[in-house]
Amino acid sequence: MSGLTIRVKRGSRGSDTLLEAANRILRLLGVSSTKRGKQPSPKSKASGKATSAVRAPIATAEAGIESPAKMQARPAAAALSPPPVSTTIPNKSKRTAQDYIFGKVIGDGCYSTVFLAKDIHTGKEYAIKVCEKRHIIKEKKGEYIKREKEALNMLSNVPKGFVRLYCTFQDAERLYFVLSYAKNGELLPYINKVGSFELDVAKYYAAELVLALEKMHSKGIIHRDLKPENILLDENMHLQIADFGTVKILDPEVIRTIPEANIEDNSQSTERERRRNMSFVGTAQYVSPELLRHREDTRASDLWALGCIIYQMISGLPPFRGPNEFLTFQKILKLDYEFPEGFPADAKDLVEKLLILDHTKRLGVEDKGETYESIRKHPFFNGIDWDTVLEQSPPTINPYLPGGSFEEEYTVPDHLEPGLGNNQLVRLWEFDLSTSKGILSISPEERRRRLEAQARENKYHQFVDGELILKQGLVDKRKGLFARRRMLLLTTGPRLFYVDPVNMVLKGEIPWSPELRVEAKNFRIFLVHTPNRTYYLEDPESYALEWARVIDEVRIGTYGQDTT
Ligand SMILES: Nc1ncnc2c1ncn2[C@@H]1O[C@H](COP(=O)(O)OP(=O)(O)OP(=O)(O)O)[C@@H](O)[C@H]1O
Repeated sequence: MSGLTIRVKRGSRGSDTLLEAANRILRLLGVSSTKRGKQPSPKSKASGKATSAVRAPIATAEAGIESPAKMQARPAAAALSPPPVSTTIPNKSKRTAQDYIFGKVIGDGCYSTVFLAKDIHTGKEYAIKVCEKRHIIKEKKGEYIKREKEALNMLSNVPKGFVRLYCTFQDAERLYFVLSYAKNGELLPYINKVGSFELDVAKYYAAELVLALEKMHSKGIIHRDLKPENILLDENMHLQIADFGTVKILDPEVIRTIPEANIEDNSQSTERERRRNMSFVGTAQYVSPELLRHREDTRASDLWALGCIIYQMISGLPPFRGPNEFLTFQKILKLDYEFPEGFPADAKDLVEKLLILDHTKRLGVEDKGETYESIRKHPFFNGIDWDTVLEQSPPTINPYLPGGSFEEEYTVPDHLEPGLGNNQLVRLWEFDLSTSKGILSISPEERRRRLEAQARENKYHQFVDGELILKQGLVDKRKGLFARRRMLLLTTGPRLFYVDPVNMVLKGEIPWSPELRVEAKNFRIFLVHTPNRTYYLEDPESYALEWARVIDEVRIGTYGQDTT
């Protein structure tokens, strides 16, 4: 049975509760029940049988539209075939799932699946967040959904900085949020891809984030779950904040004038509600100490998250990282974090002023107007024109390389002959790597002989799935500003393994594909570009050129000469 099917037992208490709760959600959302089409209500379908599966298809195949569940199983291209032409544009408030063609899944959350969808009347693309009512009821997330809708409505007239809610509707089983489609997805993969952002890039996105926070906070909205996964990028690479499921909405005056107070929501909450509100919100690595300690809702929690995100954009990793949530929380409460070498001074100063345990002392909290003047004026933002930043084209995302510009030229100094060195632990296993032919034309007997020798003599043989190692050497593998020493192993696969040489543990593999490219930046640094990530490697013995040459030869030997 599909996960999107509700089982309703006639006359059972459980089903009554389910239906009542579904109606509660309906009321919560303030969406009138649209009984368009032939969709049966759960009750009518359920009657007559002791147990019946009620399936409410959101649209019919005849109409050229399918349910999200079905579409999920199909390739996106097929799902997004040209929409049927319709001459009438229906009343926006009466929209149903049948007004959209559902395509690929573009995101998954705790209580929703987000689909790319096309409006069949206009051909415009949207992101439709689909929440299963049964799941929301079970997880008691009705209040979250209500607040998400409320916050998105409050922000719908803000032209930039947020995903925009166009409309909501529902059917028997699901709730639908029709949102603007942030074509370039989440910010996180961009940070992971390049390791860390060049300073101008980090500064630009931090400025866009500050502007968005100003808008949100001036309306009394505290996000409480800001993180690079909830910051999306539109088709022009401008930032859009998403996922308002954990927001707190307060009186805008209160939020501004008494930031240090333990602000209570002005709605009359019952004890049960209050206890439910006490449950942890947010994501471990970005949650503020006051939310952890006292569940205090202040805009300063979003400023704490801003500090964490700026730190992460520049260094590559969030400041508080533990092996589990509990230890991460401990680090947050003790303000236990440090800056890696190369973290620029102005950025460090700003992060230190945002990551302050006492939220009343955080930079920006004293600002009473609608703008965070003290943050805007911080030297980190020198050069940012706050009036035009949203109109500018965002800078291209390049990695931050401390101590040298990304475009730094390299030239071969006379005294340094790039090549092999014993002290670098480089061994080429007798291959002629001056031509790729040497690697590929090896006979089966020869391969066996060399593999046997490798198994006997090379302690890294255990990590390479029985493949022949072509080249190995110690490198510093960087993620942003954090470096770890690894033994890099290039095999005939071709594959690129990396091993922790101290604990002798295989740490991972750089995925090979025809798209893999290697680029030496200078004698020490070489980058391995893969579709999802650029691996930043530093050879302490300055044989980066050699690595680049060998990897490239293996690539050409395997996939052929680059014709692009
Ligand atoms: N408007 C949008 N455009 C593009 N992608 C989106 C959009 N909205 C959501 N997504 C994608 O779907 C994912 C899940 O969405 P969202 O965070 O709103 O769901 P959720 O159920 O509230 O998740 P969470 O578990 O974080 O609470 C996002 O992280 C993002 O990758």
